Amino acid sequence: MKKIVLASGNAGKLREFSAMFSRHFNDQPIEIIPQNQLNVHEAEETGLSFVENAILKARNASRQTGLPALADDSGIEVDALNGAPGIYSARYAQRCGYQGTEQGDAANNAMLLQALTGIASEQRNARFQCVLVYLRHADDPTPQVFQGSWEGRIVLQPDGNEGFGYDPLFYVDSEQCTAAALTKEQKNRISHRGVAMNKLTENIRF
Ligand SMILES: O=P(O)(O)OP(=O)(O)OP(=O)(O)OC[C@H]1O[C@@H](n2cnc3c(O)ncnc32)[C@H](O)[C@@H]1O
Ligand SMILES: [Mg+2]
Repeated sequence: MKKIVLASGNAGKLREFSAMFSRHFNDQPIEIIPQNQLNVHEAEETGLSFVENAILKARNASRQTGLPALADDSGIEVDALNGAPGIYSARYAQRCGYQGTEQGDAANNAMLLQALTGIASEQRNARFQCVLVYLRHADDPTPQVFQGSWEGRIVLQPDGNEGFGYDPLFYVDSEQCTAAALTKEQKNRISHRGVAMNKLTENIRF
């Protein structure tokens, strides 16, 4: 059985990957192991782009485990905010000095709604970005990179209970609901991560 470390500590991403791997690779002898099960210390995300951060995360996990590694760096870009939160999506509220009592995803979502106060619906275009990086080993000089993006717009009020992160704020025109109102299967079929994962499955033989 080939083992691959999944270099993410985000429970929402891990749930989506678990469903996507069982759909795409159920006939292949591979085992995907989340990095926290292998006691990997998380990498510092010091890059200035999604791809740099994904490489840092994959290399860190591969170095500490001796296994091939897959990492996901992702985030949301809002046009009216010149692309913010972008690569800082996970740390948005903290970086903006958000004063509310919420924590984690809830604080980030509240901060984003606050930043967009007074901006009309048609000026709230946004997209999720996902970059996946696969490294065969920690010093792999040819990281394989797969990217996906997903267009939408930021709603005025959060809606939906599925998904994670910014999903309750991300309205998808084609589905006429937020990403948090989709099932995991529906989201994976069309999301930034689903698109990147489809490219990976077409190009990688583990
Ligand atoms: O780095 P890892 O350990 O993978 O976990 P993380 O949560 O820190 O992940 P990132 O650094 O890639 O930051 C991604 C941010 O973008 C958000 N995000 C990414 N994909 C998303 C999705 O499909 N739906 C909602 N929010 C998403 C997520 O909530 C984070 O705030
Ligand atoms: Mg992170």
